[in-house]
Amino acid sequence: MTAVVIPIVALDVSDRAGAEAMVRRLGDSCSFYKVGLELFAAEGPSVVAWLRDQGKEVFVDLKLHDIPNTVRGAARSVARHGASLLTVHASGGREMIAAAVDGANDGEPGGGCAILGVTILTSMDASGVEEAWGRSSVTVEDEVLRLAGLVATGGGAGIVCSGHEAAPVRAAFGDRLGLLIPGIRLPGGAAHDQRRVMTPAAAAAAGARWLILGRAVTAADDPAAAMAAVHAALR
Ligand SMILES: O=C(O)c1cc(=O)[nH]c(=O)n1[C@@H]1O[C@H](COP(=O)(O)O)[C@@H](O)[C@H]1O
Repeated sequence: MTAVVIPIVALDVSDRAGAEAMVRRLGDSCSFYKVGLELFAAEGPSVVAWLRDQGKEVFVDLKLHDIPNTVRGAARSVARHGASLLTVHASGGREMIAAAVDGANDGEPGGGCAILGVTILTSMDASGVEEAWGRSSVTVEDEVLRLAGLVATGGGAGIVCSGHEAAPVRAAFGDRLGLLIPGIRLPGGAAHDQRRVMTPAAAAAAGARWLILGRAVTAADDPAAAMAAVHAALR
């Protein structure tokens, strides 16, 4: 039997009205939402407060990457807004990850904001990694494992990676790192701009703790029905 996997719907919309409409459509079928760069840049922390008022958990996906002092302060601020999860780029380094963890623990309420390190974006394949990072001699899996090691030693709670790297990361790190898997598609769904995609059931079997549901749910004709299909696949 697979462990409990938590689906998180990405509110990749341009304003609060769009976010509220999606939350209303999904009702009780979703209790955890992601506020990413687009919505946070448009509405700021008020949208996080609104989601908390609706009784929802919130993942603030800002993918921070700056000097440790700046990231510490940003993580502290995000934690104070009541986020449960926050991302930083693992490539910012161990010291930066540790600063994010430190800042998130200073926050109120509860200090309950976990730091996740983004490894290799699911929109990249091996040739994209080679072009951007200049590392032709390693595989995506090797890079993900190396960056996961930085997150673990920096005290992060988990990593973001594609479902394709989930099993090797689980084998190397066990329960030490929780795995958040984006690039999720229902069987037969369009990949869009993603390169490394997986179905909910396969990602769960590979060891995911959280799944990010973006367009597979939010762009569906019936988002609630798509969400029901996700829940069915995870049962
Ligand atoms: O950190 C993320 O959430 C993330 C990391 C990653 O490597 N790839 C990735 O797609 N995401 C996010 O996951 C969501 C994917 O959206 P869809 O492609 O519509 O499922 C977006 O909100 C992305 O920002």
